[in-house]
Amino acid sequence: MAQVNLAPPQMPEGKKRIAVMTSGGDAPGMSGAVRAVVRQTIASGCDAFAVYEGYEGLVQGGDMIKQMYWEDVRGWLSEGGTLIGTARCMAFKERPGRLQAAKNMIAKGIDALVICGGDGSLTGADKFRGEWPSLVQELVEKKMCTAEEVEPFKHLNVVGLVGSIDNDMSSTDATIGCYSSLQRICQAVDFIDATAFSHQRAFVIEVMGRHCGWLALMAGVSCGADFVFLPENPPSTDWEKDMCDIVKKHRTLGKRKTIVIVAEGAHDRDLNPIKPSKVKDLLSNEVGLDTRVTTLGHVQRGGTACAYDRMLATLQGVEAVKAVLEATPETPSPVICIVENKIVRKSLLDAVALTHKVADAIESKDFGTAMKLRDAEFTEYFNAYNIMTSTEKEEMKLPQEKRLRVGIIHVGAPAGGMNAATRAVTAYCLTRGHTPVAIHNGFPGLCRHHDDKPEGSVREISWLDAENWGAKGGSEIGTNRGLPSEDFDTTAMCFEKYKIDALFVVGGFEAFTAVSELRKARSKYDAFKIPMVILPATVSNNVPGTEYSIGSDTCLNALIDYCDAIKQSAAASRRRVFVVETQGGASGYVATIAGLSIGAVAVYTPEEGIHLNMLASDIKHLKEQFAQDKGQNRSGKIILRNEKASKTYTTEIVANIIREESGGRFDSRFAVPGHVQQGGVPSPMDRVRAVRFGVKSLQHIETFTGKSKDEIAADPMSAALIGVRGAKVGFSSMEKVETEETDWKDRRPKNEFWTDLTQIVDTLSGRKRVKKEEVLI
Ligand SMILES: Nc1ncnc2c1ncn2[C@@H]1O[C@H](COP(=O)(O)OP(=O)(O)OP(=O)(O)O)[C@@H](O)[C@H]1O
Ligand SMILES: O=P(O)(O)OC[C@H]1O[C@](O)(CO)[C@@H](O)[C@@H]1O
Ligand SMILES: [Mg+2]
Repeated sequence: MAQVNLAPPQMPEGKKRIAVMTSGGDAPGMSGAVRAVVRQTIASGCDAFAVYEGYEGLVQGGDMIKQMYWEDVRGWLSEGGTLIGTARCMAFKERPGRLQAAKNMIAKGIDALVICGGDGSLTGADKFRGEWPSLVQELVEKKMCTAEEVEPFKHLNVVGLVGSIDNDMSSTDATIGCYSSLQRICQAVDFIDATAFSHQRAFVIEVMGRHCGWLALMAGVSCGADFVFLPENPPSTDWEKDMCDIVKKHRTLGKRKTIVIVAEGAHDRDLNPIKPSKVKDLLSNEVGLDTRVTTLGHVQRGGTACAYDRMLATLQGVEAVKAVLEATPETPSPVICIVENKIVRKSLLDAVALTHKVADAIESKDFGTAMKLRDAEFTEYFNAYNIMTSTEKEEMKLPQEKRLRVGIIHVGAPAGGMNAATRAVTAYCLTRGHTPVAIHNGFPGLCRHHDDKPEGSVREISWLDAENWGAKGGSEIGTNRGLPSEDFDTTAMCFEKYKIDALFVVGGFEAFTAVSELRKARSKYDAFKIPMVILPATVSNNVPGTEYSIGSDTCLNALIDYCDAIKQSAAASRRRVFVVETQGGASGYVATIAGLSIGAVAVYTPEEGIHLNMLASDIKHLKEQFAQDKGQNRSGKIILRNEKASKTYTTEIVANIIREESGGRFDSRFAVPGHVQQGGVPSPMDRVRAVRFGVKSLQHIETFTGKSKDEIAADPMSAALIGVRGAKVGFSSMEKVETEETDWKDRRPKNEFWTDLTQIVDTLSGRKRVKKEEVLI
């Protein structure tokens, strides 16, 4: 998903010896990061090492620092926790421990260290780096090393990878592991939801995160919690009454269950801890609810990494090695971050300092600063969450003349997060005094069934209708691929008849086409001179103007679960290759990112196509790999083939060719997950982004209130698309995207941001890419 700098690694001088370690609480994705660092290091011609058991291993040295080979990390992407171990090491916090660590590193000839850990680990790394020259000097002074021995190690090359479930490091939007943990939490809360609903109970759920409220807030947003307690922004001084009022209001609106999420580090504005037991007592005694407390605990750290964490770990691991190879003695130590969709290097020193400032701000009760110092995304989510739980607060409503009837329509195939977006927009509309109007079953539903009795396809949505849609897959209001051009006249008539003042469209390439058609038809139909926003939602992630469509993350998760199961089968059968067919239309995005996330041998995309030389080369590569591991290796092999990668070389044919050409040395099967890729329950990432983008879309629509139809039509931003581009989330004018950025024939963006990532899949699987012209057979 993310962009990464792909310049080939430079080997400045000699062969580097790069060590990787994991530290602090384990986090899903850490093993994937180790795999990426080890393989990228070896692929760059350097030696890779792993430091076992975090800083403990560095302090103890000896066998705790081991050289790693290509095969050692096979299959690690699909493993939870960290396979090289982690620890919280007291000795490293003291200078003598760090001195010993420096000696051990020098003894092993390690000249660069990649540390994957949380704020504590990276604080330690930063301290170690800062002290390095004096540590080296002390080693010589104390005769622990000779001057000659330390000579090549004058500069310590440290790179940080942020791995922690807490997402508590400033400068990066996401830490490796936080979305997996969020997935565990949301799954648990969804389960609790069912029992809470059944008994009409309240549940107080405590989630991890130490002094950071990211997990609590995101769980609140994606699970539609009634109240959340965060350390960065404690509730008002009168929070007991506020919380009870909100819960009562939601009950009055008809809600049968109550979910309150408490971050483990939550406190009030005087820093007195807010404990779940206290919240429970309030809900029981003041609101009269049958209330239970659930502390999720370490289950939040368990399990395999979600797709996003695998991708993040892989891309960041690769980038870390590049940073090592490009570093000069003057280069400040970097930490590898992600900002929206872009992998970036930032200063480790600054990131650590900024992170400590958050803690300081909280400690000095300067909560405004604490919120500001978390990334921009955090505040946006917090605001979106607040708006959605403020229904019926008079002060939040717009004046009568600014209130709109907002049509909400789903177009195209279902995608995870469509319902979450609709729920968010409904709640937003109701808070602001707008009327959310669902247009059921897309444009054909509108034209054919608007007048049905007793209920037509145009229906106002109540808060309660949408309240539990957040966690639902598919499309509650129904989606359809039909376009407005099938019946412009009736579409325009309906917009007028049902007084649609603005349109919020959720869907993929068809939705994009639909908005394009409506925009172009404005010259003929006044009814279409209304603000329209499309929120891209498709498993294929092929909508121009954005690098991310909601639903694509759900799809990737469904696909990696499927591939993990297939891989297990392939591994158990030994010597077997599976060719798995992915969806994605004419875009190879899904295949490529899934390939990165499962460690595919190869990925076949429509952008590149399939040719005989490619197959021959890949079969040769497979033969070599199987010959090397002599059938001992338990990791299965997968090739991902996008459904439109080639008309001739179908998935089954590719599998058959591999089997035929293997000379009996290995076997091959094919598998087609098909619509399983639309996923069941939407992923938390799709859910939270649906909320954030949905709320932003409505705020964009509101900027047009008071404008005449012609003024609206004349403004290119009145038909807009919300999307992610590199490090930014924002709106693009449809006109511009349609005309400049769209490959209409292949229904994808002209420039796809991810195409270079196929190189990383190849590098990490050891595959050689051959050109069509390169004749092998
Ligand atoms: N100020 C420091 N100086 C030196 N080393 C430190 C410092 N802070 C932490 N460390 C080292 O990093 C280790 C891990 O730190 P910590 O327990 O805070 O976890 P973390 O990296 O923040 O991860 P998480 O919070 O996700 O568990 C510590 O046990 C210690 O060895
Ligand atoms: O696993 P331990 O050492 O009990 O630590 C628990 C802490 O670690 C984390 O899971 C990760 O930092 C925190 O959310 C939690 O406070
Ligand atoms: Mg920490």
